[in-house]
Amino acid sequence: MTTPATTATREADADWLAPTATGPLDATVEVPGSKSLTNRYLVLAALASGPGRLRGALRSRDTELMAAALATLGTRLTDDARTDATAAGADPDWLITPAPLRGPATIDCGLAGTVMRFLPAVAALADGPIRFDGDEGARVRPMGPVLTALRALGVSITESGAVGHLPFTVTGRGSVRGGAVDVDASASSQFVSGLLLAAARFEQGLTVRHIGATLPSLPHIDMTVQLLRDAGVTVDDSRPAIWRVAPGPIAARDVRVEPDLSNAGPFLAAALIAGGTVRVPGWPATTTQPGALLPQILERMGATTRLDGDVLTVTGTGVVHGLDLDLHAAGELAPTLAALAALGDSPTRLRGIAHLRGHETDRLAALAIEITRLGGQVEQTADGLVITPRPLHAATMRTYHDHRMATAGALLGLRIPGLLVENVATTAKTLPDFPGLWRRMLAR
Ligand SMILES: O=C(O)C1=C[C@@H](OP(=O)(O)O)[C@@H](O)[C@H](O)C1
Ligand SMILES: C=C(OP(=O)(O)O)C(=O)O
Repeated sequence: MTTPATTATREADADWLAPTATGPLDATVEVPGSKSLTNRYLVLAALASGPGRLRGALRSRDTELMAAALATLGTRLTDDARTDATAAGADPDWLITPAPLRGPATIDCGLAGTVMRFLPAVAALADGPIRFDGDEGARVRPMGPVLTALRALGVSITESGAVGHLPFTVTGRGSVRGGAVDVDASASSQFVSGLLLAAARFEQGLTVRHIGATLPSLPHIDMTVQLLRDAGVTVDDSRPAIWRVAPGPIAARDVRVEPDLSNAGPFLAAALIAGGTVRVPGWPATTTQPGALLPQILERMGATTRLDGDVLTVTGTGVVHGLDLDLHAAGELAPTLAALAALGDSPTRLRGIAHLRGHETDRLAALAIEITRLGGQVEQTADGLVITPRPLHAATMRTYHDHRMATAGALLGLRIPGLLVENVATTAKTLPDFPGLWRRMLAR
């Protein structure tokens, strides 16, 4: 029998033995706050006209890196230890007090797309040089369109590594004139979001026009627009692929962060593989999170779903159906759905996700290589994957520092006894204590 102590050692130091499902699930999983919402709220709070409060924020590597970066630039961030949430065992509220942004400073982006793509425009508003760097894997994630757009707006940027990548230094002069700029966001919607988030603080505001062939993750751009409007900023998005942010103050706010619906994905998907029911409370009635697509996708894959008040219930039978799915709006769901598809009763085609080659790792290659190593059949296409279910066997699932590769491994392990997940701790990028949440979901 495994003691808690040996389990903890395994998670920290060695490959993690993914638990198999021994029967149908019956679990309620409290999913922590959304990474995308938390990091946008943090940026907007730092640029706001007064102190703000963030309730239910995600505390994970990506959001702690964002908070540390804003603190380095002069923003004051503290925990309110007196909140009711703390008394109930949840994280304390984050209190954010804006202050003039200043360098010199160094920002560690880790592997967080939101930090590396959202903060250069904020740094342009600061006074002094701000150096950006991150993990080795971050140095290959595309940054060029952000740097080109800021240079076109008159911001000084020095690159010290490969062109269009970390590391680089933004030297702000305390203000940005703004105006209009073209950006090719076909590799990441975050290029647009990063410009829009700071744009209200530019003297003339900003019009951003996307000029690439495809635009991934539009819900994440809608999320940026929605949060700006919620903070009193005027945004015109009435023309396709053009966003106009009017100059003006960003209101200080007291906000609650929705649960991370994409991170709910692996837990909900587990019900399809193991059979039984998984419930996620706090499911928003309306949201810009792309994870909102999960109920309809999981239904196509064989689940029944129900929303009672704010509790989403997903029930599966253990049989997973393949499907043909364009995921360009919700690419971050792809690793979860690919794991499900590998256990399906028919082939699956995922389309519209070429940009996943620039995520935490080249996710199309990583999924194809790792599922193939478990005995599956996966072909990469120009813009996605074709997954043909085959009998799978145990092996070590390599995760390439990608949190969603690790959670995909956990899903496959529900059916494959002996499957090991390399570096499960990488899930801390967006999900603190994923192994604990997973074990509790399986405990009957
Ligand atoms: O703006 C955001 O919070 C995000 C946008 C998306 O990025 P891409 O457009 O690069 O896929 C998404 O995949 C990422 O997880 C979070
Ligand atoms: C692509 C992702 O992250 P990032 O915000 O680092 O781009 C993700 O979480 O799936």
